Amino acid sequence: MENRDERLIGVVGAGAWGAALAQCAAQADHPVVLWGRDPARMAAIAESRRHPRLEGMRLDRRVECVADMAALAPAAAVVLAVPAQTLRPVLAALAGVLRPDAPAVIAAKGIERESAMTMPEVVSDLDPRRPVAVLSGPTFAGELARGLPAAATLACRDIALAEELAAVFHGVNLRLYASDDVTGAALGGAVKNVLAIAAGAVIGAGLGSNARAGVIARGLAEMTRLGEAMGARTDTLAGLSGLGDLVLSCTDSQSRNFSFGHALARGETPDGQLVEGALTVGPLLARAARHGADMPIAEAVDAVVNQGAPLDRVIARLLARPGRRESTSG
Ligand SMILES: NC(=O)c1ccc[n+]([C@@H]2O[C@H](COP(=O)([O-])OP(=O)(O)OC[C@H]3O[C@@H](n4cnc5c(N)ncnc54)[C@H](O)[C@@H]3O)[C@@H](O)[C@H]2O)c1
Ligand SMILES: O=P(O)(O)OC[C@H](O)CO
Repeated sequence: MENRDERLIGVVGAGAWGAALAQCAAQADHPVVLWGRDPARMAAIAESRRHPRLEGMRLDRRVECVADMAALAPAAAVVLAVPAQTLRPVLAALAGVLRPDAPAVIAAKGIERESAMTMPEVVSDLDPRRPVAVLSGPTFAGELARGLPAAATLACRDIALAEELAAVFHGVNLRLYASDDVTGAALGGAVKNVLAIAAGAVIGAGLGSNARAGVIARGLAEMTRLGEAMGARTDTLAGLSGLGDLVLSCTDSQSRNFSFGHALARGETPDGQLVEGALTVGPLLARAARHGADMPIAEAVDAVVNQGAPLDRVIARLLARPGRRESTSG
């Protein structure tokens, strides 16, 4: 961060995404403190310079692995890369530790279960004066960690700060686009996870590529309808953090949300990995109801995931919806 005294970046959450982003910042020549809650695991990563979920990545020597939150105190900016439902308690535990002026760069994708808040709303609810940014886009951590190219959005209401933060992670294989649409960037990542479950279910049930393309296009209409009601911009939702991530997650079995939907449709037991869409679909629908936004595909996901409705009946109900003109508003 060129305009600040220090270049130290804190990363909270040492899962696949936290470690991959720590690596990006280090490769852009920033010293990084990577915090994880498990001391033995952090010691093992520090010693081996390997991350169990990022095959082929040798962790940059500029990344310091810690299990003590106090090490995050001097960081000029802090990335929040824990699962969405744990963001509030983790940030609460950091109260009094972080510099008050250190921007929170949210890398988690979801809507909070209890409050139906987006991730930036959760941060502002807890810590109203902290600058908030969102880093989101079509980025599988494993690909990024292997040095493959990717592009994503870095959104902050203060566009100059968005540009400054984008430069922290911008490197040889990650290209970040600055935006001032925090709501749009946060919402796209949360909604795409729900829609990826639907796409996985469609493919798992053998319904074909036409049906999946329908889910992607009408899913984007749902995302846009809610986004507009919440003040997001349509160009954000049609960009990297919206459509870009939606396409990625609906078309590739590297997506845990897609794989979860696929397994459900085939009657298989999901593999137990983090599935943000399954946790977000309930609060997403609560939020949509508050804004008067119709989200039939998200409702179908909720019916299957949370209410045990049979997939074939849910799909039949979706297809039987009355005909309408093609637009995002209906
Ligand atoms: N993996 C990706 O490709 C990717 C890409 C973009 C965004 N994301 C988002 O990043 C977030 C994290 O995903 P991930 O892939 O790193 O998951 P992960 O399962 O690899 O890691 C999650 C980490 O969070 C830690 N954690 C869980 N609960 C915690 C708590 N209460 N306190 C502290 N730490 C806790 C776990 O120990 C684990 O290390 C998710 O919201 C996900 O949607 C992931
Ligand atoms: O594995 P998923 O479905 O959580 O997706 C990971 C990232 O969000 C893709 O951009």
